[in-house]
Amino acid sequence: MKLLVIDDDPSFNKMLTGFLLRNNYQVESAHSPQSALELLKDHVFNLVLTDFKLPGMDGIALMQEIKRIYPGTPVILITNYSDIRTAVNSIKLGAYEFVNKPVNPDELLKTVEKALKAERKPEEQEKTTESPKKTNGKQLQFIIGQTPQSLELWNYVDVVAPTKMSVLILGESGTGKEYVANIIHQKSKRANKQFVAIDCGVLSKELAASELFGHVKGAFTGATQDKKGQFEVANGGTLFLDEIGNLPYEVQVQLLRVLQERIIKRVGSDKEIPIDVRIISATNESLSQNRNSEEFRNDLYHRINEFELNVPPLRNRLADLEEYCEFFISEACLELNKNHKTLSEEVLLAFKNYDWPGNLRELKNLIKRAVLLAPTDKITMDQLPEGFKNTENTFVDSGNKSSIQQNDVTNQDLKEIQKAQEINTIKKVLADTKFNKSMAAKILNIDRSTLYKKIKEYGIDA
Ligand SMILES: Nc1ncnc2c1ncn2[C@@H]1O[C@H](COP(=O)(O)OP(=O)(O)OP(=O)(O)O)[C@@H](O)[C@H]1O
Repeated sequence: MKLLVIDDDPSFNKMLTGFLLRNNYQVESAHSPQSALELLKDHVFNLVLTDFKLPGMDGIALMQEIKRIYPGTPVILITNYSDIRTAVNSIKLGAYEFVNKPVNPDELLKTVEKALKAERKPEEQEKTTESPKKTNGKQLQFIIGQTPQSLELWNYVDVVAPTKMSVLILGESGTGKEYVANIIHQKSKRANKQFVAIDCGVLSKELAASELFGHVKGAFTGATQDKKGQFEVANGGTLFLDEIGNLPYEVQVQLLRVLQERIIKRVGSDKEIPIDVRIISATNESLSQNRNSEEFRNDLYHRINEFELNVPPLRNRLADLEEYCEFFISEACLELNKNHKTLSEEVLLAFKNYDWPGNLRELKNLIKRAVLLAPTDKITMDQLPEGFKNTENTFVDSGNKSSIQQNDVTNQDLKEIQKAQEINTIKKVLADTKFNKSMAAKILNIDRSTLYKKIKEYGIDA
């Protein structure tokens, strides 16, 4: 079996190559993407192991290039813990597996053996040299979906990704806004630089400047050493500002200045540091409503919103539901080391009749729990939380639903129906949990403060 190891760190490369040689594999090594691609021109490998951070081209781009030439050759990515998000996405983009540095030799060996079993034999492989196929077909279908809303979204992502434009992503909680931001980064020319995500909701006005722009030793009590801010960490790459609507007003002013001048100064320092960062922001509330008020600055709104993307809620793209289920089941089975499972008809129906206030995150969590609990390869109603079991009270039944669709109700009507469902669900779960709010919040997959807010808003007797 012939393996290719790609890593620009000479000592790690030597160590890994030596280890695999000692385990009776034939191994070639390359220290850059270019030398790897040269080797791949003349040799067929059964497996490629590549570092994620390489000079000139990142491991994912290299993997995609290898997959283009040898679609059947498994590629294992070797990553640092800090790249874990990207690594998880690499699986979605075609990597066989990723392993973290420091590498555990036993685990690595097992992964190599498994990957080699999964490999299509080199003689069965056709070396393809034509340009890469568009990925709007099967390969990425699990993350793209097929409803017009989803197709439009990913089409816009493709269009805006290679530009420098700042993007504002709108969508309910859990719809996949961060995921979209990450893909925009991956599809941009900045892909080999950092993607840094910041939750603006947790930035206090006291600490925000230091978190974003860094500080120097002694700048304030507790600043015991120099610290880089997230703008510097993301320099050359992408900064994702999640929940931007929660950014304190004072910080909005500072952010605007940085975006205009493209220069930062660490807190306590006068040194100007030039910055080239692409900003992607997200919010689950309408910023434009507040644009003329004190809450969100109009000028900042225009800076961060050169291109607006709307991620639709799951309930508005139910035709994508099965695809997401499949994907989340595979992900959970892999993570929990379980055999592949399928959903029973009844579960699928209950899913289709639910309105998913927590969107993809709620679906993903629910599926992971069900995969963990399922004693067989079929996920049944028994593995769903209590709130799902009484479909009569909680969800629109399917007969009802189709008549609703036939009558072509207005958005307003749908909103009323959704609200009524939500009230019913909350009441039912509260009753089932004997009004234990923590447990009810857990079952509903929302946090306690959201549950209290909803109880108050809907005047539920609790
Ligand atoms: N297109 C997709 N394909 C597969 N999984 C996805 C997709 N979009 C989102 N997910 C998964 O759904 C979950 C929620 O996504 P994400 O965190 O991006 O949502 P969000 O809108 O940013 O949430 P919040 O508003 O709470 O910040 C994540 O676990 C993510 O991996």
